[in-house]
Amino acid sequence: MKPFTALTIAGSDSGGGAGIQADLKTFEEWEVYGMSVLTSLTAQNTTGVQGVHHVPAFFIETQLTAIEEDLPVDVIKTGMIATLETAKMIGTWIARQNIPYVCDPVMVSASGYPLMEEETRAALSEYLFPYATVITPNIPEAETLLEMEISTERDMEEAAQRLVKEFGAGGALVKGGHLDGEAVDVLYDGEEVRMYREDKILTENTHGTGCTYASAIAANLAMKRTLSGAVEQAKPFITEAIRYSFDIGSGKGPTNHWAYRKEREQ
Ligand SMILES: Nc1ncnc2c1ncn2[C@@H]1O[C@H](COP(=O)(O)OP(=O)(O)O)[C@@H](O)[C@H]1O
Ligand SMILES: Cc1ncc(COP(=O)(O)O)c(N)n1
Repeated sequence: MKPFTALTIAGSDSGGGAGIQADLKTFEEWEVYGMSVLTSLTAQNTTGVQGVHHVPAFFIETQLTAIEEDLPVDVIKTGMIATLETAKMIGTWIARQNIPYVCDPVMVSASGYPLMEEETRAALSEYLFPYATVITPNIPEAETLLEMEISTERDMEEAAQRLVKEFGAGGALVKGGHLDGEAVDVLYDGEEVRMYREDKILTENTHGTGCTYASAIAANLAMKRTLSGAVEQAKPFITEAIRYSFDIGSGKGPTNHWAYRKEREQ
């Protein structure tokens, strides 16, 4: 049997809620075979990030080559990419692959710790976005990328369109978890604007939501769904993962990757 496969290129979260750990757990839930290339190690738990150790660019490349020489990859997802050198090298590698690519432009952890160097932010549009099927910024990330304020759904719509038109990404999904009211995300796929709307769940346990959501979209692209079809599948997945999130640790607890499957099995 040959499974669908997904490769995440991201940082490790020792606490298991975000980063590579969230990505692999999510791929598993969608029955997509997961592979991982580590960009940085973080010493992290639900209260915050205690330290970061970057993997040297040459060794990230060694990991990518190991995969490229042996294993089939149906989709790529990137998360934490801290340094300019790494962003450039990864972008060059992704450009050669010619497969669907989900770029989550992780800048700052939910606890406020910077996960990307300042100079890397400005380079994302040059080195990574042009190869992305979709980029998935949250509101503060979209505001930084576009230097605009986003406070309404209309602003999100404008931001999604600008991200595609100005940065050359195939699509942009602006995530509205940071706005008051419902949990609304806006997708522009280069042709149409679509809204994905769910109730906002009252919880502090949202550690790793962005990583989990982007990985669920990637898994569905691996299964050959369209971009809008993939987001349609991933949105209820992330909502249930937040609804049944784990109340562990004394900070922001992690999302529950198996909640959506359990719900469907009933
Ligand atoms: N409390 C919540 N209840 C329901 N959905 C949420 C909640 N917080 C975030 N989401 C959803 O989770 C996903 C991740 O969103 P967001 O929090 O904006 O990104 P990030 O985790 O990257 O900061 C989006 O689909 C968003 O709408
Ligand atoms: C290694 C790593 N990658 C990504 C995130 C972002 O996740 P969150 O926004 O939930 O803090 C994180 N905290 N750590």
